[in-house]
Amino acid sequence: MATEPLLEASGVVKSFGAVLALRNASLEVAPGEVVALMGANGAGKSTLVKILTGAIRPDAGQIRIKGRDHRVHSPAQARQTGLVPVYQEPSLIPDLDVAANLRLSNTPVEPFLKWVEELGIAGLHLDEPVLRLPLATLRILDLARALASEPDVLLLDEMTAALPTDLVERVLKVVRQQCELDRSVIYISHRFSEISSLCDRATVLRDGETVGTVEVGPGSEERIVEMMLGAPVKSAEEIVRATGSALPVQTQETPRLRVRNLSSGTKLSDVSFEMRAGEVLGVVALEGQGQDELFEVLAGFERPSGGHIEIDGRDVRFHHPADAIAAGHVYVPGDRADALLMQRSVRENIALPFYARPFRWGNINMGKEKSRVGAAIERLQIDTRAQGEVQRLSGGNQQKVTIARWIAAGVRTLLCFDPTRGIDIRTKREIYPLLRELADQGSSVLLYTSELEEVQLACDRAVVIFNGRVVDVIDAHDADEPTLMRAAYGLTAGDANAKAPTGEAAEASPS
Ligand SMILES: Nc1ncnc2c1ncn2[C@@H]1O[C@H](COP(=O)(O)OP(=O)(O)OP(=O)(O)O)[C@@H](O)[C@H]1O
Repeated sequence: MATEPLLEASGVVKSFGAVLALRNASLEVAPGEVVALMGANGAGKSTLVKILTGAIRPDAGQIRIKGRDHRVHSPAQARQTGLVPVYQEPSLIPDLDVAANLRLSNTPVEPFLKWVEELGIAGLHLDEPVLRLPLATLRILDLARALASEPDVLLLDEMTAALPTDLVERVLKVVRQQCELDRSVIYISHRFSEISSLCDRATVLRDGETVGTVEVGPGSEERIVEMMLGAPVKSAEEIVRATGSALPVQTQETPRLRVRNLSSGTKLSDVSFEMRAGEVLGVVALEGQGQDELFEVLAGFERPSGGHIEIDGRDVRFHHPADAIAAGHVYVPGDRADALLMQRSVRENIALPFYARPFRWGNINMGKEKSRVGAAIERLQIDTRAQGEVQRLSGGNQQKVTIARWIAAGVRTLLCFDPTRGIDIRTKREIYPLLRELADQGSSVLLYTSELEEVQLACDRAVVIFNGRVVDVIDAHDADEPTLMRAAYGLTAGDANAKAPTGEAAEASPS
């Protein structure tokens, strides 16, 4: 780093009771630089960001801003000194509308709206209650709010984890623009493609300690992973080999799930597809193409406005999520806050389905429950140091709990909405074979993923949705990222202009 750092942290220590979250963390960022902050789930990244932006106090350590020692007492004070975060979880108050949230945080409305538009969200109404907005929109609003205050150092904690590809591109563009203005960005993500396209350097935390900083460039990914984990992870090729390719098509077999002409409001029209027992079926879509509505209908949260759902050849109607669960459909929602009992322990959260089904299972077999829960914790390498309350776990570890629950309980049909959000590379590469294993044992898995590479790593086929309709069904071995992207924009090979995209996707569509 040639120029003087804009922000420097060194020797930062933080404990939460018995948990030593940071033992010796350091970080530097210069003007105009994007520095990645990397580390496995629970390494201490969010804790460091919260300390730098005054949300929590460190036990020890120095913070220097523009060469001068600083004690950051509060988020308001951090903001005044130009340090503005977007935390890992949405921070707007759900019970208020957007306008009230802006007033509360003294955010200027005009610049906020300009950023919202620039970041690809069209038609936002300021009187919209926040709790009605999808997770991806909430993340964009958090970023727009941060940008409206023109920060010197923007700290983005897993900003893109809930975003589909088109919105990620918008975020990356805006981050690059910040750097052109000589502002700095600290960028946390588990997506290496973003790190290599955006970041100048990567500082790596391991078990609460900064173990080094790497110039980002060809070959740096392996170095970063080794520094993060102390060992290499399975390569994508190994995963594809282990998970195998598409299942043979067995047309006589009654599908586990058949969706016929399903519609929901204006967002989902006439969607039809089939999923067999033993299949992992991907769902690919850009932001707002109807994928949220599809999962809500299949999980019993919304009633469809038209069409049919068949399970094992029988028409079903869900009036309530409990009906879907009774029919064997379990849901891992995109927003983990919707799935977890935040004040209960890791074990209680994972064991939940055992208690929900006692009438079917007779007395709860405590021994069996304990050993299944233990095996799921082990399998997903859940950090249990703060296991007494799930809210004290790191974001990635919370996400693992939402999956572990169904690994422990067993499922017939698993509806997963972006289940690897915020999960580190090692565990992600454990989760793909695990989904395959569930399928091999006879379950079906419907997997919406915002990370297109996951289709080839985890799925047999992928259904592509555009403008609320299924526009393609692609076998996994043909589903490379360019093919999926074209289909997701409503284009088919050799047909670049045939289907004119409309709405938000049209704005984001490549020319
Ligand atoms: N309020 C808290 N009480 C107890 N432990 C906590 C609290 N906040 C964080 N921790 C613990 O501190 C450690 C570091 O957590 P942190 O959220 O900083 O990790 P992270 O690197 O951001 O992980 P991820 O990639 O999963 O988001 C974890 O073991 C976590 O359980």
